[in-house]
This record gives sequence, structure tokens and C-alpha cells, in this order.
Amino acid sequence: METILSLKNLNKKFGKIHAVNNLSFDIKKGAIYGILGPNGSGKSTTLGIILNVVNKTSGEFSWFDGKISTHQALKKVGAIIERPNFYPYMTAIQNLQLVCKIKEIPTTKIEEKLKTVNLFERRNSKFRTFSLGMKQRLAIASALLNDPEILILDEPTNGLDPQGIHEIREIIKNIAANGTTILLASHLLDEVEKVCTHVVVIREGLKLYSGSVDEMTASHGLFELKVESDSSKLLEVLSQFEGISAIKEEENTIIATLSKPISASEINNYLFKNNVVLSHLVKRKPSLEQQFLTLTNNKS
Ligand SMILES: Nc1ncnc2c1ncn2[C@@H]1O[C@H](COP(=O)(O)OP(=O)(O)OP(=O)(O)O)[C@@H](O)[C@H]1O
Repeated sequence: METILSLKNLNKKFGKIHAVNNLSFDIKKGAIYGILGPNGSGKSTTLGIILNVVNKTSGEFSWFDGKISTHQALKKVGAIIERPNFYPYMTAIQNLQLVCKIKEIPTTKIEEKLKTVNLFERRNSKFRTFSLGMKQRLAIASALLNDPEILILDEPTNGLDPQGIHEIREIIKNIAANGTTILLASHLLDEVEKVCTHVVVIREGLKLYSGSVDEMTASHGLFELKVESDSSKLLEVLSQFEGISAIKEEENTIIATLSKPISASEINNYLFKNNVVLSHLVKRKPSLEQQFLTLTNNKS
């Protein structure tokens, strides 16, 4: 599959702050990628570097297999990394015409893009009459005017109400369904789970996980275990079992996180042979949220 963007050992330091720490990942054509991380984890800095508005400290990134210069490549990229400045007293169409003029691109796509973001009916309304959600959708239309190969969005639903959030997410999925690759940064697990096909989880600039959202949500899972009596023997025996990465106790239930696929009968047999009789055993798949918390907590 064609590589749209490749990051290799990218670093950015702001004085003592290591905002992006040896970050490497690839963006392949046609997927929806989420960079997921808490506030201050380096998402915006990473986007700034690949868009040439922040200077990297070290490392490499290359657009479109490095076949063209970054300057040329960025002509095939649509990005919204700051709230765009539209003119309040101009209509949606007039604002987009101005964008075309500034970017020196034809105005032929304006109506099509307004339809893509469900603003065609409001094309002649002044920008100042728009809700926050509509303003954000106009920004997306603006970033699409040059028919980019990839659309980059930083926290696309920040500050919107639930209806506005839903609308933006549906629009992003539609744009992707029509062949545009998407890269978005978000601190919302729910957003990444609902919108993205692939995720790069970062914390303090470090990559903690990258892969498909499906694999992440379906990866090895966890066991809930209970014994009738004191759980100390269970904890001891479990801790010696290879394939368990974390054990914690929650209200008389032991939660064991798996680092490889282990069946319920396998663990039950092992415990029984070691004189532990369970009163409760359930295998669960963790939500992305649980996994995200496990990932981010384990690295502290
Ligand atoms: N221009 C700057 N000068 C100094 N430090 C900066 C600068 N820009 C970002 N940082 C620091 O780099 C780190 C990463 O910030 P960044 O904005 O990339 O994170 P983020 O994940 O996008 O978070 P948020 O969603 O809160 O913007 C933070 O500690 C931030 O304070």
C-alpha cells in the first residue's frame, strides 16, 4: 500500500521539554489515523513538524515516499491545525473564494466541498451567523478545496456540542470513504474508537502503541478471577504464570491483564494444579479506554 507519510526517529525539544521523543510511524493511503494522547503529549508539535511550521530537532519525515520535496508535497495536503480566520461579514462562498485566491487554486470545487460538509444550503449566509460546528465544517471545506490526498485535523471536535461532534465525525468518515486519507489528533479515546481505523498512542512525546484500532480493542484481553477464601495464594500463583502483564485487585475480584492469548481453560487448569480453586472466572476484552489507561499508566 502506498505510504503517504513516514516518520523516523523524530525528535523535538523545547529547552528541557522533550515534546516529541524518537517518534516513528507510517501513514498508508486510504486509512483514518488517530494520534491519541493526553494534553501536552506532543500531538500538535508532531503535526506542526510534518507541516513545516515547527522545526524538528532531529530525525526524519518524508511525504509520498520522499519522491517530491516537502514544499511540493504540502500542496497535496489539507490541514486545519489552528482555528482558521474567516471574515465574519463575508458569506461562506465569499470566504472560500478568498481562500482559493490566496492559495492560487481554482474556485471550481467550492460548491462540491460545501456539499461535502453539509453547508451548501447556508452558502450565502454570513460567517458570523454560523454556529461553532458550522465554522469548523467550513474550515474542513476550505482544507479540501485543493482535493488533498490527506486531510490533517487537530482536535476536530473540540468545543462542539454532541450534535456538532456527531456531524463532524460523520463528515470525516465520508471524506475518508471517498478516498482521502485522514490524520487527526485527539485526546478523546472515544473519538479515535468511533472514527479511526488506525491509532498511534503517545504520551510525553513517546509512542506507546501503534496499530489498527480493531487489533487494539481485540488484543489479548483480561481475566476476572475470584476465590471463596483469601486471595493471596491466587495472587502468588498467578504472578508466576507467563503471559500475564498486570494483576490488580478490585472489590474482591482479581483482574489479570494478558500479554498473549491465553484461554480460560488453560488458566483454570494451571491454577487447579497449583491448588487454587476458582469460584469465578470470566475472560473479557478491554475497551480501548482501559487499554489506553493501562498503556499510559505503565510507562510512568
Ligand atoms: N512553542 C513551545 N515552546 C515551549 N514548549 C512548547 C511549545 N509548544 C509546545 N510545547 C510543549 O511541548 C509539549 C507538547 O505540546 P503539544 O502542544 O504538542 O501537545 P498536545 O499533545 O498537542 O497537547 P494539547 O492537546 O494540550 O495541545 C508540552 O509540554 C508543551 O508545553
